Amino acid sequence: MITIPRVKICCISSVEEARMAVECGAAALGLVGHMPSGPGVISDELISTIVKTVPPPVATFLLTSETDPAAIISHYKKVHASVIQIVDALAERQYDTLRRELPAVKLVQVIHVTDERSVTEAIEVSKHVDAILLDSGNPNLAVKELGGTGRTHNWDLSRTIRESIDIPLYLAGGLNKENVRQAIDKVQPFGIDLCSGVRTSGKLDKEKLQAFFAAINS
Ligand SMILES: O=C(O)c1ccccc1N[C@@H]1O[C@H](COP(=O)(O)O)[C@@H](O)[C@H]1O
Repeated sequence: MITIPRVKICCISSVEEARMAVECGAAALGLVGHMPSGPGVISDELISTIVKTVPPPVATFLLTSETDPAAIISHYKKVHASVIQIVDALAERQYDTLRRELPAVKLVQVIHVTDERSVTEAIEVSKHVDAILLDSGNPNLAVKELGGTGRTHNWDLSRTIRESIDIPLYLAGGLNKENVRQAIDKVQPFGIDLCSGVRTSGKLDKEKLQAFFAAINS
């Protein structure tokens, strides 16, 4: 039997969007800090304001593009979300520093799934964090793509990663009401995460949100 995954709605850009996502069934909200590219970026001030309005037990994920532990800690201290989602590779895999300085904060590392090397990377990184999130960015571009691409990736590799690690796995990248059922059947993730698939002209769309939750629960 396949368990229905938790849903994280990302790119939340206002208190109203946060409320709408929670009312529709989101277990977690994504709040996108400064990024080199992507549609969901908001200010740290607004992230902090939104975080304060989110009721327990809904998780608030701060998406950070910082790669140095001190910069990640400094970013976190401006917003106090419940989870840090690191969307680029952490410098020298210094997770111990983050654990020591922020012992109560959960860490989620994004792996951008490109080829077999992503499997090796995910297995190694999974020893240090609380969850892995698979996305479809390209950190090797001159202007890095670190998420929010609206593209899917190779779900066979995602399935292999899910079977190879012992911690929860979130699947992201181009999910929408048309493909989410297939994605769940294929990867069987702990959680799913999306941004563009529930938006119209950049705004969270209640009808798309409801249709998305209906597709998951069908
Ligand atoms: O949305 C952004 O602006 C963004 C920028 C940089 C890193 C991550 C970003 N968003 C995350 O990307 C995934 C996938 O988005 P999509 O569903 O493919 O549009 C999304 O869940 C956010 O976590």
